[in-house]
Amino acid sequence: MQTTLCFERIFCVLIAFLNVLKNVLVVSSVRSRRSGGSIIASSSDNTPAAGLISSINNEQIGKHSAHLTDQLYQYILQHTREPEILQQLREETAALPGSQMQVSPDQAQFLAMLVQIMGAERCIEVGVFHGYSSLAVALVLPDWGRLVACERDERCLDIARKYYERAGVTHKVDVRHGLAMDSLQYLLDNGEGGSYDFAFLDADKRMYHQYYEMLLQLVRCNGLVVVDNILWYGRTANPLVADKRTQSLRDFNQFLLSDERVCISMVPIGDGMTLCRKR
Ligand SMILES: C[S@@+](CC[C@H](N)C(=O)[O-])C[C@H]1O[C@@H](n2cnc3c(N)ncnc32)[C@H](O)[C@@H]1O
Repeated sequence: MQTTLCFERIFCVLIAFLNVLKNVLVVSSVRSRRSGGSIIASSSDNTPAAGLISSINNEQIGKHSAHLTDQLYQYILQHTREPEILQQLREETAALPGSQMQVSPDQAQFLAMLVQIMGAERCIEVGVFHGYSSLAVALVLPDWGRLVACERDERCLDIARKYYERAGVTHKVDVRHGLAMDSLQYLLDNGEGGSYDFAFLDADKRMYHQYYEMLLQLVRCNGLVVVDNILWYGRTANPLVADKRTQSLRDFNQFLLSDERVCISMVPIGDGMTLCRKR
């Protein structure tokens, strides 16, 4: 009897171990599906110098939704337009640390589409890195539009500024070097609450809730706050993962679900984005 119980316990421990191993492998396989591409053709578009991404062949693009196979994602990339200047920035960044942090070309195209649909003129980005997503937005803003770009790392901003310059959008981008909380507070203190159309949140994950509260004050009614990485490579949905960043994103997702101030839509693009439209 005791031997049977002992075997049962060993069996249960083994199953639990295998489950943990499976989940770890799922998370790491999603992360390791690095895909990239090269432009093979230019096409005219309402966005500048758009091109098509031909193949997945390198480590330039770090993210896609967990439910997509590599084949499906390659197909999406092959049907994504990426302005040439963004391609250049992506290629330069690919050789540098942190390249997986920037949004993928399909996400950038999606952000630019949202900005265009909204006719947005005043935008904010929290977390610029080398400027890939901010440039995608700045490119489609009208000439008199303004994007407040918040980033704490001056070296990242050097690269971002170089590409704003090359793309001829420097006059549209108001770079704020420093902690994003301070930059957002400055805008609020400056009486700019309710005056922005669009905000993109993509900085330190554990601060998302605080940034969100400030961005929600800064956008107008019917303005949009887009939050990146809400799937966190599948970790937020995995109850076995409980590190602080994951838990913080999970709590934030749960909070958004019942935040009556906004209408929400969780979109499985890239590493997952939640669209929050201010009521
Ligand atoms: C995920 S990356 C942004 C990627 C960028 N949105 C893109 O797609 O190209 C996050 C960036 O947020 C910046 N960041 C993190 N914490 C910050 C803070 N407290 N204030 C300002 N920037 C911060 C990091 O330095 C990093 O460059």
